Amino acid sequence: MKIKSVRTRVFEWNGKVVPPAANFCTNAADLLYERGDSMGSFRFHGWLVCEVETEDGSIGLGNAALAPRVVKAAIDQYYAPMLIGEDPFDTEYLWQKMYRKTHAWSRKGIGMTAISAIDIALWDLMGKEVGRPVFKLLGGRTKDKIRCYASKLYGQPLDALRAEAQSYVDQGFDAVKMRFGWGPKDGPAGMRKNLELVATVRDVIGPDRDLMCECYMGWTFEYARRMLPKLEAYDIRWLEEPVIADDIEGYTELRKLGHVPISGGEHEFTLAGFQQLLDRRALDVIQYDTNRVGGISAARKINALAEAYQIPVIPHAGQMHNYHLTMASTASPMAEFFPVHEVEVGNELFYYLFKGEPQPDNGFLQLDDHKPGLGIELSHEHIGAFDVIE
Ligand SMILES: O=C(O)C(=O)C[C@@H](O)CO
Ligand SMILES: [Mg+2]
Repeated sequence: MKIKSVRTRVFEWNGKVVPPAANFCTNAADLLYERGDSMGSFRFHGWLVCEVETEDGSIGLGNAALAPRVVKAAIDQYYAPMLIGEDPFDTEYLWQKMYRKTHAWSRKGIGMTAISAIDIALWDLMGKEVGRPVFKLLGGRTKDKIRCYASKLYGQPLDALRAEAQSYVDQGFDAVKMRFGWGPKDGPAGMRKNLELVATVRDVIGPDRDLMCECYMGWTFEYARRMLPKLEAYDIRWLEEPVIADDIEGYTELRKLGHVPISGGEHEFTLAGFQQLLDRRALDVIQYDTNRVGGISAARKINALAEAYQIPVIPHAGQMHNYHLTMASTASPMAEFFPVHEVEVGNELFYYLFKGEPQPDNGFLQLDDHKPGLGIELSHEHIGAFDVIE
């Protein structure tokens, strides 16, 4: 069986968007002097879909959300020609071929995101060819069902935050993730407002549910060091990406302080990247995203490394490419879940674009033992709300 074609399309949302509230979520651009839209690098209103087709007409579906138009160009110009005529089951060879032939620019960022989308498509294709779900190709079921946490709770007026947190409790979630709204530029008053957000959510969910807090790289080392002791009282499961992804030493030092566990990795790439993070004892929780890190071929190696280091892997974002790895690894105790709602930052766009994603039941997700591949397909329900770039 040989690969006949690689098709890429970008689906850009042109439908209704809910504007984010003020102090919605800190992010890496907050430190800049310039005004303008500091949320610009934060939105995911476009998605890349990559379809790898074999001579027998089978199609594997991959996807990526980072810089989709640029990733599309990278696939079309560089990676697609490398795949034509190859056997899709040679995933390791093909991954290394894509990685090594573009090594000068593909180790991180755009290139690795493109490789990820293709690799996910290859695994979907393999599953479809043998009639088994991807998690069965990765070692099989390691849990009855996947515990998941509700991930939203962006900054907003406290009564609205309270109501949203309560809705997750009512739906049966026993873990939630919230976002901070203020950072270094906002001084002690901002610190107090951040703590009010945490206190509100903790008050609603009580002491027996996990609470995670997201900085999205919007803090500095110094700011995080001051915040950590103040957060200790709220028994936080982890503080996420307190500093930019390149500040590995910052992660290590914050972790050493021992106030609150530190998580990260959604902006890191490949096995080599995670080896550095783990060697430097930078993380308490690993959060790669399969559609950035190098696809399923890279993510499963990171799972093995994490197992050796005994560090849990709780991938960034829900979504099927991550769920299959979580199901197949004892290193993964839980998954993230983005509640479905109107399009806001775009985390929720996956649901508008694909169908087949499992919905949580009392805080748990289930994968079907009999659905081949990833178990998702393009949805036509909302297709009119997308501009499609071929
Ligand atoms: O869910 C996360 O971990 C993210 O980083 C999502 C992003 O939208 C920031 O909240
Ligand atoms: Mg995050």
